[in-house]
Amino acid sequence: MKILLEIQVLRSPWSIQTLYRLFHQCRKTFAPLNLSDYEAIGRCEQEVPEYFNFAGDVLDKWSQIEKERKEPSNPALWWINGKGGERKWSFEELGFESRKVANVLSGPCGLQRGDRIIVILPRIPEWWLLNTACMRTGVVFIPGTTQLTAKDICYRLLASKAKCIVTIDELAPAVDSVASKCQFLKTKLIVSESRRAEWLNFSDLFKAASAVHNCVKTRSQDPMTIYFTSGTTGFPKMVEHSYGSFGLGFFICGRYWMNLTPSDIVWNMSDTGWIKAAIGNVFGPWFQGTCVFVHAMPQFDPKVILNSRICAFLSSDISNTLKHCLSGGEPVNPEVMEQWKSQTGLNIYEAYGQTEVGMICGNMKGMKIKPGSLGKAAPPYDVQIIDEKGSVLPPGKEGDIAIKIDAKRPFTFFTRYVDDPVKTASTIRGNFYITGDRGSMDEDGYIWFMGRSDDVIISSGYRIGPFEVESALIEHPAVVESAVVSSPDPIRGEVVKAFVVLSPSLKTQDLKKLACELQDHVKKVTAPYKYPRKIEFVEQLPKTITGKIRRSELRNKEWGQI
Ligand SMILES: Nc1ncnc2c1ncn2[C@@H]1O[C@H](COP(=O)(O)OP(=O)(O)OP(=O)(O)O)[C@@H](O)[C@H]1O
Repeated sequence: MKILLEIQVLRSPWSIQTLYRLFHQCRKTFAPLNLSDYEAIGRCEQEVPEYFNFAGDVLDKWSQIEKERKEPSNPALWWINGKGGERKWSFEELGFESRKVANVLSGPCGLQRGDRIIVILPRIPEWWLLNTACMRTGVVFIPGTTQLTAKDICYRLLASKAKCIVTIDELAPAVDSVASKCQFLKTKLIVSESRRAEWLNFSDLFKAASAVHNCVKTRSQDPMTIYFTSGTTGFPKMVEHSYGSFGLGFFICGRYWMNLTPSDIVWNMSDTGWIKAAIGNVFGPWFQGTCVFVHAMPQFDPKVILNSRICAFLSSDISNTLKHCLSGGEPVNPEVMEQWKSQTGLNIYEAYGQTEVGMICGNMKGMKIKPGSLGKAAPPYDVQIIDEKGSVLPPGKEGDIAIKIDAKRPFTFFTRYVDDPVKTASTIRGNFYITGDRGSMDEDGYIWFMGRSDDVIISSGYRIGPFEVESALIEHPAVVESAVVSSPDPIRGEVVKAFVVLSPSLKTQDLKKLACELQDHVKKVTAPYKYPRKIEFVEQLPKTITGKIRRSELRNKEWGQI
């Protein structure tokens, strides 16, 4: 079964008294940070400032607060490698080191404000230093996952016109194999103990660099970062975000969805290449002065997580350690939610969002959770369900999940799809931004996900969302996971087909009998017209490198469109 939990907030090891003292101290020290202003901006109740830079305006303020505090603070970054290696950075140390890296970028790497850099690094501290150094220099940060192949890297280098790439030993040969085709690439920087021909060495340059650097003054609309989407439905798109949309845009998320304070420790398990790393590893926690815990595990491994030093350090019992659990990016089936709750005693606070617009809706701390729903619209968004003409649909009606745009785009929106004005414009229908997902809203304002617009199945006139059928299937003990798509049918036009991964202990069963059993099971737990008329058992499902199921690939196969 796919583990959906991505971000956890862990209870601090400090005593209640210390937390209480810190809380009052922080209340006093919040003033210079203007947290209430940031909150008002985040809710679109106050104008976005003309100039904003997360490194200069937030990180450097926390560093100042740290200095003024008499008691030790939580570190800004706490990193372990799982092999006994451990390091902790205060906000001040982070500032010092990231200024050195800023000088590496603008010195030996020859990068100027507005230039683009691709950073393909695992969960190592250099990723955080480079991210911050880019803000300090105005260089546009483009992260990529270490699972990228030479072909993926080539696509990203060409599409982004990046002048510099940073990676590790394992990926350097892949970069070298495509570098000659990438005419914009000027500098290759390797994070490694050894030297490599034609590559600058990060540690050498870092040691030699000065720590004196003045953070550039950036306008809130200036481009700060480009994220490639997951590529679930086609080639990944280049989503450009600004200092305002990313830097300021995640305040509400960190405060109300992640429920963070300066005394918390957050552990975000998503890959450094995805927007969830920006939310959970940088902007969400650091806006609140929260410690980011990083375990450098190369791949998501639940056993490593449960045995991790942080769990052992804080408590031997995970259910006593965790305070708040979060998930986003893919739907959480009610069954998974129930199992998580029975093991940990905690709910999973799910959020729904996109690389383009960040968090669209979610379950904020304190809200009643309706398992299977995406929660309610997240400030500053007014989320509505609309029809094809752009009219708002009443509660319970299925339609397009959309965000209301009044006179101007919310500042939290992406600036554009780089080099694709047509695609950028295509996201707007009347007064709405179209997410490309289908769902409904109930009387209480909770939004229910049906599936991506392209994934909805229309069988004999019935509209069926894959999520509901998959949620029903996973309740059966034989099912580990499933993907539901449309399949051609001479009478009904299309029917529901489920690709099912079975639990290893049940693979030897009579599969025909099991298929009938699963069909009966779905008919019992959801409206019978949704049951999968076709079932195929498979060893695994096709997924993007973010772990999202590529239903489009299965659907195309069904319809002979490969
Ligand atoms: N909590 C959630 N429940 C269901 N689906 C979700 C949730 N969070 C995100 N998603 C899905 O992920 C999409 C956003 O993901 P992302 O920005 O990574 O790009 P992608 O749509 O997967 O990739 P591409 O646009 O390249 O096909 C949403 O539009 C939605 O379909």
